[in-house]
Amino acid sequence: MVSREADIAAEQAYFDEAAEHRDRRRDTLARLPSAAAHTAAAAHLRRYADAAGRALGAADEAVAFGRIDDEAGETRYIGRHLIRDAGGEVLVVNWHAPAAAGWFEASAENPAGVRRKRAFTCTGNTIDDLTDTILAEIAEAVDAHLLAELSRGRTGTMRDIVATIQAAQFALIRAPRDQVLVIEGGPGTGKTAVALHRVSWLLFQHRADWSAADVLVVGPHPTFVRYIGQILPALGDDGVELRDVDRLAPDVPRGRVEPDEVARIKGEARMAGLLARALDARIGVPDPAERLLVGGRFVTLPGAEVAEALAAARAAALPYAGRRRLLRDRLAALVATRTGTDPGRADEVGNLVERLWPQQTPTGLLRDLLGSTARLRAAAGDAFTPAEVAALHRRGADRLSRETWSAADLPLLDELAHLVDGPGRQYAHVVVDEAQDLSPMQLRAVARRSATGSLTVVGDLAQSTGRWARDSWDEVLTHLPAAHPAKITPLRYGYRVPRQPYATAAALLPVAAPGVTPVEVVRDGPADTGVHRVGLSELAARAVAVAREHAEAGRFVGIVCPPRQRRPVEAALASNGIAWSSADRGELGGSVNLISPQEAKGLEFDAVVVVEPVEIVASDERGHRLLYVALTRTTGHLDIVCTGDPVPLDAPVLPRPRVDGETDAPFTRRDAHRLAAHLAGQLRGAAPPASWADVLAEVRATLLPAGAVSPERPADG
Ligand SMILES: Nc1ncnc2c1ncn2[C@@H]1O[C@H](COP(=O)(O)OP(=O)(O)OP(=O)(O)O)[C@@H](O)[C@H]1O
Repeated sequence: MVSREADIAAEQAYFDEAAEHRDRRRDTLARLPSAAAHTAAAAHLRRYADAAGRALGAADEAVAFGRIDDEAGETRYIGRHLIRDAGGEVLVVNWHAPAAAGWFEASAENPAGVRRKRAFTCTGNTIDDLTDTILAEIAEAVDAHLLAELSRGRTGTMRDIVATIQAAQFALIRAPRDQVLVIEGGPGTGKTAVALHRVSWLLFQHRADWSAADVLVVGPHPTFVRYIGQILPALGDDGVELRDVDRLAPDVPRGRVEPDEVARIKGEARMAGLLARALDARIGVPDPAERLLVGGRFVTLPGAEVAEALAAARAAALPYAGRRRLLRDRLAALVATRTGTDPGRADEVGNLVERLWPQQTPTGLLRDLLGSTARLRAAAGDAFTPAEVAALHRRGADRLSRETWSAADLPLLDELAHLVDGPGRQYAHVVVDEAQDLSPMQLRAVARRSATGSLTVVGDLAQSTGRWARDSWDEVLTHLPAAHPAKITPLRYGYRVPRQPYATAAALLPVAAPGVTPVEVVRDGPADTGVHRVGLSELAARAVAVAREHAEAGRFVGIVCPPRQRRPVEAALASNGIAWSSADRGELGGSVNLISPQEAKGLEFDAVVVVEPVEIVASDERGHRLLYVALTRTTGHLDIVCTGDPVPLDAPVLPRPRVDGETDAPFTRRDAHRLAAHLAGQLRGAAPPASWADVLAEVRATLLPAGAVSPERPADG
């Protein structure tokens, strides 16, 4: 029997030989440009050599991650990149090639002709270890190599999963391009990883007609985009455009804060109609006769003829700016028939065009619209109530250059840019991650960037929170292109979160997302969920102490903190001299990271400390889902630091949304009961029982100063 050492030595010899051929190829490519006959050819060759060099992968990368031996005795090495010897013989098959499919597809139930899978663990191109899986002998779907990979420590950037892609994931990666593929699944099922590997796969399969620049990946926020940014370059696919959803909009000053109910209205699809009508309303009406001074002569254009030119421009299937050019051409032609010469760029024709069809910019138009109740009312038509129109109205800055824009304004500006100038940059394939949270107007912004309707949509309804929290994919798909059929495909196995923390999180599912099936966890974690109940005054200090312990053990730590606890936690970090990275500054990667529950979406850490779950639940209309997100960010340890319930299942107490002008919804006895339970929980956590009577007396005195009339009792309900 061959010893393990001998096996490794034999494989290492193969790895060394393949690496030599790779180096030789790299040298040849580096010399290529100098062989060119002239500068243009040299530039062309340099571009070719660069691209071919990238396709070889990094110089110190292992040549292969696996090997398959089939039933017929044939052996194939699988790597990230193709390697040939000097005679053109393939030494390592790249993972996208059909010859590599067996590596991903073979399973105990369906060996697909594969007898043995051999996985290599390497440092650079040196083999540290190998694991053999004889397909006929394994009973488990999860192999040892995958488990080893899952328990590796995390950093601030996501890693590729090429070597351990699972069969169900592979099926989605290689699914045909001409569809809207919805990849859904619980936290940590690999949705994001699969979507990104799918991009690499599609780029390889369609390399004849697609390049990396033909693909756009849209993520929820800048930290997430940075987090996933290394995967495609590591797979050899440089140049894919990655953007957070807000960066789809024109580059304008941001940061305006506005009431939630206003943002909600602005996100709705009916805003598209309002904007189109507002733009249309800028088109003027001609006078009965238009008298122009052209080339020193007065020319009179009958109003009817001008109106006809205007109607033709209106009817053209062009964006606003294109139709404006059409109107100008038509009016110039009318002048020419009277003067016998083309008026060229005559000012007076230009002035008439400007009066009838004024030039527009998205920012100028939106500022004028939101700043005028009359314009809003006219554009709103029957689609908005007077209260909604009033909510949309705002005073603009005194100058357009001083205007700042809210997050909900951004898709409106994008929509207007599209209406005025037509489709901007479009892509052959668009991936949109965390799609379950996007507003209809944001989804329209994504949709218009797809040239053909080929999309990969990634998300999880159980993690759908915020203003647009959804319970069905139809609510998302209705705003996306319908040129191709949509297919919703689930991923079942949870690779990130181990058994113990997932059990803690899954207790929320019946409340957070009834009907959603929990993921099937593939491994045990290193510890049970730690629950640390403390008084309010100790909350931040304890959270920081727990985080520090994990950091000292070499773990990459995330503290998920609701907004109200952020300042105390920052202060506690500072007073303990702990350096931390903050996701709200777009950073991630220190050993301790501070993030809000919303920013936590899509991210992961070796150890997660969740601060005050009750507040996380109370901070969102779907607060239980937000807490579910927070609790499922760990690949190992989970700690909850709280004053009350670590996993609150009660309905959250939320401020009720109200649009200006609308009367308050009745505050029922049940509302009173919920609020009282919430306040009692806070009090219990914050103060010793002996002081409760004093605190309550003070609350009463604050709310009902001496002489004030006691408010009415709550209505029954
Ligand atoms: N086949 C695999 N091999 C190795 N690691 C994997 C595999 N599939 C998923 N993972 C790992 O599991 C973790 C979760 O993956 P990913 O972030 O893609 O999940 P997700 O479904 O998008 O999660 P969320 O819904 O929380 O955003 C990552 O660390 C990823 O590398």
